[in-house]
Amino acid sequence: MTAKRIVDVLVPVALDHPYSYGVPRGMTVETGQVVRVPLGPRESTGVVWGEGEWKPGLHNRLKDITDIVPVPPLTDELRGFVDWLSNYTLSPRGMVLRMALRMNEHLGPERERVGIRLAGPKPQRMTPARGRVLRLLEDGFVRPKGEAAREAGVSPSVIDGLVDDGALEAVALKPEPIAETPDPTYDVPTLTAAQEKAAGALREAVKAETFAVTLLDGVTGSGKTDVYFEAVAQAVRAGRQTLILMPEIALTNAFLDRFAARFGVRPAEWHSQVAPRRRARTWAGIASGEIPVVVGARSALFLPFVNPGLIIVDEEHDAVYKQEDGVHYHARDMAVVRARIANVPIILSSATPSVETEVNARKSRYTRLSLPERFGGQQMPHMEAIDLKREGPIRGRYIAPRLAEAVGIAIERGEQALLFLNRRGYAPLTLCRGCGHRLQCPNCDAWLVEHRFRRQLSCHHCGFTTSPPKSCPKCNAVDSFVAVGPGVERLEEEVASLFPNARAMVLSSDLIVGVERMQQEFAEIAEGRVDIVVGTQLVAKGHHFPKLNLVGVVDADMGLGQGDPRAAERTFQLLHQVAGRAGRETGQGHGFLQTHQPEHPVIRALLSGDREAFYGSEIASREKFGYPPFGRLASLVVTGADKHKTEAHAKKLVALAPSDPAVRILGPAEAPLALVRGRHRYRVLIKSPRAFDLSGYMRDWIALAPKMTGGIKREVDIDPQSFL
Ligand SMILES: Nc1ncnc2c1ncn2[C@@H]1O[C@H](COP(=O)(O)OP(=O)(O)OP(=O)(O)O)[C@@H](O)[C@H]1O
Ligand SMILES: [Zn+2]
Repeated sequence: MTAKRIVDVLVPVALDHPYSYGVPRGMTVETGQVVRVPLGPRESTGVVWGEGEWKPGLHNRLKDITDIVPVPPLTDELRGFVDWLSNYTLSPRGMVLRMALRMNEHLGPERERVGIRLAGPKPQRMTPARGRVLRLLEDGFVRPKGEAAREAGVSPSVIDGLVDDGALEAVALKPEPIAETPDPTYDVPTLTAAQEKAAGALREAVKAETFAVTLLDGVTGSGKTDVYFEAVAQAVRAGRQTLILMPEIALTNAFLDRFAARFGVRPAEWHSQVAPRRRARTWAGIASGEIPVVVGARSALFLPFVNPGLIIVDEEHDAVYKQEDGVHYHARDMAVVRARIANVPIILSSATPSVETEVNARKSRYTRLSLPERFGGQQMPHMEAIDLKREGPIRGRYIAPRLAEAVGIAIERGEQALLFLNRRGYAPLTLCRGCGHRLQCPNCDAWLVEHRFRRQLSCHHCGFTTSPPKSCPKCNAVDSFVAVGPGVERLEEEVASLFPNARAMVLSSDLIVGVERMQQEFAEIAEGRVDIVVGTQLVAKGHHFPKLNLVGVVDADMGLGQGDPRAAERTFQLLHQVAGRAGRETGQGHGFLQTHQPEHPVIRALLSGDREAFYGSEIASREKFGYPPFGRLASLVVTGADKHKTEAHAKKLVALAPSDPAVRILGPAEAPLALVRGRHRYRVLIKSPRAFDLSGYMRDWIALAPKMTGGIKREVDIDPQSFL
């Protein structure tokens, strides 16, 4: 009797190593096969990661694979990517695999859809509702039952009644396809000469079918999307799959429409808001190669493409691409890694590239394609500073007279204005007029933010909420609280008093229930049904609002100078993007920056539109201090409920660090956010030269680390983006 075949199966739990399982006789599995296996008391989905080895004693414990999940096996390329990412980020391999198996348990036969059509004679009993249904179906076409009910304005039971009476007949409908094949010739735009040049280079990159990174570097409103669509068209023609990563799912709806206008059909979507069953079908459709183009959030990076041909990262500089919990990874960087493993071209698109990408382009590691002008000859917005030290608003107000005047002129002309403030809620701080007591989160080192609209005070770090107290908990004074500083809700109040006749809309993620509502609000702005938009960064990115010509940044200093090595870059990118919403279609755009420090290099670069000045000085300072991309960074955060034990653990950890002259260890130090959700936080920052295996070093270190007792936790973050 031949020995039973043993395979290694990786399961999506916090483990690095696969488990051995037996293959029941008569079952054939290949590497990459998705299978069901017993795991402790449960059953789990897993993936065959390789051939297993028989070890003495194993057969006693060896369990068999229960079943094969009927989807195509994961390719070597995807498994290689999972291995690489786990190794680089020091995340358990099983947890990385979990991101590639996000179809979960929802694979299975399609739910049947019922269609109806006209069948027999009119029923004996007629009602107005029945009449509406029959008139709707007079054309003889089949319609999905739910849709017909909605269109006729009747309940589904009316339709059931008509089927029972023989006036209609029910037919089984095929499931709606997740995505049809885009037609590259559907509506080909006439590109400008500069656009055509860039598009041509991208087409060639796709035709070459090898790994290459291109930076599509175009000013806001230059038509980067139309240009990279030409690369998508080429991939579609070649029968290969395209992945488009976007930072914000709120943006995707407008994007999907735009895609449909170019290619005749919408692409598949992938993000957390897609319903489970649809996600499963999308996953399967990508694994089988039926789905040619998918647009998604960072999690789409782990989809099982069989025939990948192109990856695009839109707004590649966006900080949202960094995942900060669970597996810490940067989706843009990892997209480049996946493109390399898959040997396909990748396009990074931005008007304000990340410093890393900019350096790679300057060093010719990436090819740069420039679109220096806006489409349609539109000028870049004219930028002005409002020096809050000299011409600020009166106390308790936040819109300076000159900005208010500009807003007034804009709406008189029938144009729109956007007031940007990256702060949710009404006021960031509430204090007692009597004793100066500040309302603080009980779990975090943070003030409670007043949300007047919801009548709540809430903590933006842990989600703690409470209703506003009647009296001060410290001095018992009644009605003594004052709101300090502005949030978007307070700004809207000021807008309403300054412009009582204008139609204002405040857009902030916490005020919007659901993506659909948000998309509706964006559409209303685009259609010009709003005069003044007050918004957080939700409105800063990627939108095209034809009537918006004025952008006022209420607090341009907000992100600057908090000792965060990325503060300058982030502020530059965000404010440049916000200002880039102005003057995109007709007229001249204007941007106003309210600031206390008009001489700050970031503010100066924004005012003069001198991007090179910004990159020049930022790159020089990164080089000088050995910050990325000239050096590597990792961070270790130790958290625990007891402050002293947490600190002691962090100190012990640092004492155990392997000594290496290439590595500098800074800390432990109390984190800027010293307490979150009742846990004290200590930070260690690790710096190394660029040509150094910092992941390997961290792995060796962690192997020596003391046991985590007493609820202590530690997190390793390679290439950290946040230093709070
Ligand atoms: N060749 C073209 N023909 C017709 N319309 C175009 C063309 N190129 C760009 N446009 C239009 O110009 C507008 C701006 O283009 P797009 O949104 O792609 O700019 P962008 O470079 O992505 O800007 P941002 O970085 O600000 O998001 C869009 O409405 C787009 O449809
Ligand atoms: Zn809190």
